[in-house]
Amino acid sequence: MVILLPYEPLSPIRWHNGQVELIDQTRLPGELVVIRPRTVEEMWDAIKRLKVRGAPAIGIAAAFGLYLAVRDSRAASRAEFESELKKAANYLTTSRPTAVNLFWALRRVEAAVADAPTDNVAALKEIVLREALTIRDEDEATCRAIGHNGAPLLEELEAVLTHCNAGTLATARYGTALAPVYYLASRGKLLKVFADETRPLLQGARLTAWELHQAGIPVTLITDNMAAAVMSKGLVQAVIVGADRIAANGDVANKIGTYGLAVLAKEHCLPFYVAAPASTFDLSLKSGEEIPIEERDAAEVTHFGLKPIAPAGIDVFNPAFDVTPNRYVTAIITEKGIIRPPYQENIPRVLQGINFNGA
Ligand SMILES: CSC[C@H]1O[C@H](OP(=O)(O)O)[C@H](O)[C@@H]1O
Repeated sequence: MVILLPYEPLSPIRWHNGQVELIDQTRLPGELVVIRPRTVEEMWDAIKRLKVRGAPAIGIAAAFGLYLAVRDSRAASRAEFESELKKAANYLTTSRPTAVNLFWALRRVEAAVADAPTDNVAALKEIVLREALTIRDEDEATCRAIGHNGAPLLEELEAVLTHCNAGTLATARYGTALAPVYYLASRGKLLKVFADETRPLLQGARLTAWELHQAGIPVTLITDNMAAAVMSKGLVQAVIVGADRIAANGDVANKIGTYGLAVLAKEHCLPFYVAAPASTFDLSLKSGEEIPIEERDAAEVTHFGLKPIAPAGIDVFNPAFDVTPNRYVTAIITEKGIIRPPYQENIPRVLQGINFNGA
């Protein structure tokens, strides 16, 4: 039975009975499987293989990964402990390069340890865990705020188009791009969502369609090449997506295919909204040209699971993200409010007081 809100969207990551629990998103939509990484290596693998995915969720997972790395540490001093922590952080940064939340979360945990008024290693271990839990809980509140702030932009609309999964599964809970959708639904306004399947890993088909259907929110699945037709037929009145890294000028890195959607939205005079927490902004980068774009295994493109859908040995280009220039972005919805152009000056104004360094 599909349950209408006030349905509490599920959380893909939690700390329970002394263990971190993840929904293994590679098993959805067919199976809801919970995994419990026990080592930093298992957490690295979970991030790399998108068992946990989505910029905020990746940051939260990395923070818990640091705790898994040091929980059994036998360090004899603060210096030795911090060295082990740094080694684990460096290792986790090699999992996926684009979502800046991962780097931000790691720096936050390291800073919490550096600022701790104790050299007791047992106490420092506890501080690592406490910071990971805080990062997770803060993200849930952040997503709620994004939902509240974004709702007025969508409440008069009938339907929106979204890409990939920037829903509850990509965060601690509620999502970013889908947070306003959940917010409106909990107040009786059921916005229709058209979800791009999002080749090659199908986060839209497997995850967005699944989580919205579970919540009783009307969702229509389309293939990526249907987006233009959906817009030209007036089936949607806006596009809303998440982000993995936003540069100081408002250029946005997000799942591959986002840039094309933004161009289509402009062509059809539709607003193109990006929803993201402050932890997704990287003001050290002047523009999106500097954002590292993850390239993934060719098999993700040439195969559906184990079934080949392309000739063996064919050349493949498989960037997991692209960059949407700021001129295509109507507004950026954050937990601190709506950011509109000119982004260079309005990002620091709206996000004033935020510590972007994670430290
Ligand atoms: C709320 S961030 C979601 C963001 O992350 C996704 O990428 P991936 O599934 O590879 O982790 C996609 O870019 C989403 O927009």
